[in-house]
Amino acid sequence: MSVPIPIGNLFRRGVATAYVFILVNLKAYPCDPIEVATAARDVAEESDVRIAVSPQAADVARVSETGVETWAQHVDPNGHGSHTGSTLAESVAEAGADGTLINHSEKRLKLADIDGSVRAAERAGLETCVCANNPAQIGAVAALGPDSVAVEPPELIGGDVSVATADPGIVEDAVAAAANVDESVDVYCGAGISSGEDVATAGELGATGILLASGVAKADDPRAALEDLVAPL
Ligand SMILES: O=C(CO)COP(=O)(O)O
Repeated sequence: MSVPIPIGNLFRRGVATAYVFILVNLKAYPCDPIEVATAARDVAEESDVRIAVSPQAADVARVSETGVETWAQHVDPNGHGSHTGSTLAESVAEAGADGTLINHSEKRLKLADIDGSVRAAERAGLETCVCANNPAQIGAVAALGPDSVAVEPPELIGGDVSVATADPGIVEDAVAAAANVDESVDVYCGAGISSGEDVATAGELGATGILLASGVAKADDPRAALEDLVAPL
């Protein structure tokens, strides 16, 4: 887990940007996961910004083979056993995943299942990021001890306006809510983020990472979109 230093402070200090994390969620969009993965790998190397790609579970292995940091979009709470149709944390880890989202707004879980999925991911050696709609939920899921949490207001997901611009208070309140429970939990934000300016604004509000999807997965040129995201860092 990284020490949360706002991106604005990093600008002022002129230090490396290794604390910033950009996680590109491909959802079930009809993009080429390998094109996005190779672009993300290259832009991460060139910029020294941590960038990961979260493809469909069936694409984890081939995305991981590109060398990009790879995250699953979800894992179920169960371990090995009679659980037909489940996404087993051990299997996505074996396929090459480094981490997993849990409780994305489009894959909501009950609190007990979020807890179970975090434990399953930990057993499999996966880094965890638990998503939540608002600061109150951020506090609740931070108490489950994930590596990170991400606040994503559902009404802004897939839109043109960044959460950091449309609702800066929700990011600041999420950072405070998580710190109130466990200061070691990183806080990311997402929804409507598509530019480097959006990333920098989110950092100034205290987020140490960004979740985004359509800004890259739906872009005509995913590499150019990623280069724009890291430009101010
Ligand atoms: O849900 C998101 C990332 O997990 C955000 O999606 P958009 O970047 O398309 O708003």
